[in-house]
Amino acid sequence: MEGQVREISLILLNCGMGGNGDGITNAIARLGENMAASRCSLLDYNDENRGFDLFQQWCAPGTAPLEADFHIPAVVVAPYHTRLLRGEAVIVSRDRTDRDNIEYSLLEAGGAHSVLCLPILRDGSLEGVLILSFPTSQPELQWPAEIRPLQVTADLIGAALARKRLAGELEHQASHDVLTGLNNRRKFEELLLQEIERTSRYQRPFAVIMFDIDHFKRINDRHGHDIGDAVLNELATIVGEQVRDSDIPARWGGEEFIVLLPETGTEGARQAAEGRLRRRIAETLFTGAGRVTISLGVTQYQSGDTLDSLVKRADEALYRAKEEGRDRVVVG
Ligand SMILES: Nc1nc2c(ncn2[C@@H]2O[C@H](COP(=O)(O)OP(=O)(O)OP(=O)(O)O)[C@@H](O)[C@H]2O)c(=O)[nH]1
Repeated sequence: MEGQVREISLILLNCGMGGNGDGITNAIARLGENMAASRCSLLDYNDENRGFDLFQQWCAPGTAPLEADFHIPAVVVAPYHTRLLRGEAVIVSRDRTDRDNIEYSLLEAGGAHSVLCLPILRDGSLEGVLILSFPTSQPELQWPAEIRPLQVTADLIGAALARKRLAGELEHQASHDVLTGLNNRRKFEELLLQEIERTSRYQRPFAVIMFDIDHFKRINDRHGHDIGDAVLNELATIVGEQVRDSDIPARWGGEEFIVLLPETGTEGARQAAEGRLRRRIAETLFTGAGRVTISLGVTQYQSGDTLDSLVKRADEALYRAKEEGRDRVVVG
């Protein structure tokens, strides 16, 4: 058991400060194998749906994995909540748990005969549970000789999970615009470069739409900066809803936005710009600002384009849309 703690510590330390998913997956696998479990699953508390969502799992050969959206409502764990909060491990077994008991679903969901639940605590609250499932009745583990190292292992996995979550939040902050939640320019450029590389290799078309709110300065001047911000935010939401899941919208800067449309040629992009963006925005009554229009420049990737040449062509088309009277789409 002591050896197991050392081994899993090393796996998690070697996976770096980001606590990447592979380190956690390996640690869970090793724990499951060492304990001769059929499954070892790590569940993460989700405040929004008041329960624990599956984060990672390891299954022994022949054991079917849990569905990716596997979820345990908090109420199922409620009978053990106090004990788990004290840092105690809990065993639920078919031998001792009545079908009427709510926690029986813990066994049913995992198709297990018994499960050992280890709490993952952070700042005094239950952040997650590590569940080892066994196909047979499990002899009582000896406290503290056997449970204690298991709990240390769960703590180590919990710390890696917290690091991973923090790294994810930092990555999100670095790549998204705070006001609109869209990709920021830095992230968009990274994705655009990837798309250029993919297109050069596979000769697949893609297009970009660059657009800008018309007379946005007037909106700020008339209604104030807060309403200006609200317009940007509402517009970003519409854009996010209107484009395809595979399209990538971003805030290019100020009141300028850009959308990357993979697998789309000029005509498809022009139609999307006209129907999904220009017309849809023109029909919207924005809170506090009323009607708002946008001007759009559309262009398709051409062989030999660089990021700069492509964006420049979209920007020039947008400029022409402004010159020609705004509230329109121009193809460049
Ligand atoms: N509220 C708000 N305003 C912003 C933000 N970023 C840029 N702006 C404003 O957007 C305005 C852009 O003005 P201009 O570049 O003159 O363009 P415009 O008024 O939209 O005119 P046209 O583009 O020619 O139709 C400026 O007043 C900026 O201060 C932001 O994050 N929030």
